[in-house]
Amino acid sequence: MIEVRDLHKHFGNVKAVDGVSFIAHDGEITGLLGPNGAGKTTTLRMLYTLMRPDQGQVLVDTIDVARDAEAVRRRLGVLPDARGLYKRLTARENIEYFARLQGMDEARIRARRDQLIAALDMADIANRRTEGFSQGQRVKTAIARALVHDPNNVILDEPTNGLDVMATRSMRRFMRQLKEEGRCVLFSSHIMQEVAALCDRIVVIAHGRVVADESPEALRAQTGEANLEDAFVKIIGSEEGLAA
Ligand SMILES: Nc1ncnc2c1ncn2[C@@H]1O[C@H](COP(=O)(O)OP(=O)(O)OP(=O)(O)O)[C@@H](O)[C@H]1O
Repeated sequence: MIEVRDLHKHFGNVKAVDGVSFIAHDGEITGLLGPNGAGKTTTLRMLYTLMRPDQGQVLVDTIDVARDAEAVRRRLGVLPDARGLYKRLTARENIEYFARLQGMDEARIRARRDQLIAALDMADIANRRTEGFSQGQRVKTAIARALVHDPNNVILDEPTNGLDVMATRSMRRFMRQLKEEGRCVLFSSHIMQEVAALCDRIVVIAHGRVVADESPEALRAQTGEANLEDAFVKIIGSEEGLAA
């Protein structure tokens, strides 16, 4: 479970995150939806300990990030916005390297690596150097690497960005599988169809603030709009920066 309480972060005069609070539960997919520049990536960076908030608290499985960032990192699998693979290493080696950094023993590394390569359908690319990988191949490798230590909480920054229709569908299937396994799945998107298709809970962010935090059904009911897309536009107050 990931709990965010009154997070703030500014860059100069820009209030990127301006009092964000929400809870992402285990066994659910929570979507952070907002237009470009809304503060999604900045929020996620503070959650996965890359950036320190100006104010506010983040708890992962009730552990305070400010108190024990190491323990939090062990419980998190992160697909960052910059996928950052080692291009001289093969996909398999990228996964193994991260597993070793997590302190896993060799038998467990092998088992988990093979499990993820199968689950993400990446047997055909596993032994290729990641240099020259397509967008989809890079995302798969980065996700396998992020999940190698079997974390309870999974944070994905725009996981389907740049993926084609087939790769997007397989990513959604994989995210549902993570949910079925009881994990807490939190992802960001500016694509309404994506959150509508996947989420148990939608946290809508605009101008660094949470403007709605509901199930897709409640969001429709609250805005009186049968169509989720119309509901989003109504909540955000403009269509700017949102993709259908
Ligand atoms: N390192 C930084 N330095 C200066 N400004 C920043 C920095 N990071 C983010 N910002 C600003 O903070 C605001 C929120 O940015 P953020 O990347 O969190 O938005 P986002 O919701 O993830 O947008 P997108 O959908 O375009 O990725 C923007 O105005 C952005 O320009």
